[in-house]
Amino acid sequence: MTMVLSLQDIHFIREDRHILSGVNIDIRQGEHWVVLGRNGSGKTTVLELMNGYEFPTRGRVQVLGNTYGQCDVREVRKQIGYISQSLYEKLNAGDPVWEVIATGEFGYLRFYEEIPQAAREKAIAMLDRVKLAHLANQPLGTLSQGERKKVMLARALMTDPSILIMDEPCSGLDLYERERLLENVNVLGGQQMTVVYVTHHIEEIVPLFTHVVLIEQGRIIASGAKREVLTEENLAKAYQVPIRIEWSGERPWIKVL
Ligand SMILES: Nc1ncnc2c1ncn2[C@@H]1O[C@H](COP(=O)(O)OP(=O)(O)OP(=O)(O)O)[C@@H](O)[C@H]1O
Repeated sequence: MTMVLSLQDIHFIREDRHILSGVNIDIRQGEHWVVLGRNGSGKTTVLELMNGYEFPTRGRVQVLGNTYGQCDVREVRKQIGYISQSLYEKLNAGDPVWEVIATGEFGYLRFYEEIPQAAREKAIAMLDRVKLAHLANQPLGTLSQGERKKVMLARALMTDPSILIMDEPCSGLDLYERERLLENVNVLGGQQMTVVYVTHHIEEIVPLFTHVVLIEQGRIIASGAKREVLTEENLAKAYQVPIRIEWSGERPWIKVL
């Protein structure tokens, strides 16, 4: 099977802190991965490395056959849709929503030149797809959490990416909006897009997901097929609380004992 994304023996050290140690993750075509772990375990750092916003102290990151450090990261990023608070914070809160979405087409964080008319029209069409056309001219920073999530999804889909990386996309969503977003993720993943998903909520691991990696203090403690990783033993170890899992179809539900 074709390799889509590969982190090889990654060490990430900042200010004398070993934030990731010896992390290996191989994601192949047809697989969809969830990254789990407690606050501060290193999940967002893993995603930032996948997007080339951070570079490892040691180790190698390969995305769609490109090795970071030996390729134009911005070109690779056009093939990755990224939804995260950390990316949101890199965007300009004062820019109108349509413009923020249009930047997704070019892998920019903001425009310093005139925006091509075609990109403008496409951005507005994407906004219409997530049913937020009425917000086109509103500044990004004024959106509600739910609107922000949908705008980030619209931005991520501008390039029709091969990979969709999502960092806690359901945080702040009500139950209805959460289930709708998860439905969208299920559909997008079914259409040849490889999904990588970070969450704190195990019930968000919808049937689409095939694999899970469990991180604790920057080290992988379990990785592989979903049912093999999501065991009561592994989760109790990662979260330090006794847990019962009940599977409903291919979706796990958690009870803390
Ligand atoms: N550039 C950096 N310099 C210093 N420390 C950093 C840097 N980037 C991340 N860290 C630290 O690394 C640790 C892991 O951060 P990360 O955001 O990856 O965790 P996380 O698992 O996503 O956490 P959460 O679930 O709370 O979002 C944190 O303690 C964070 O403070």
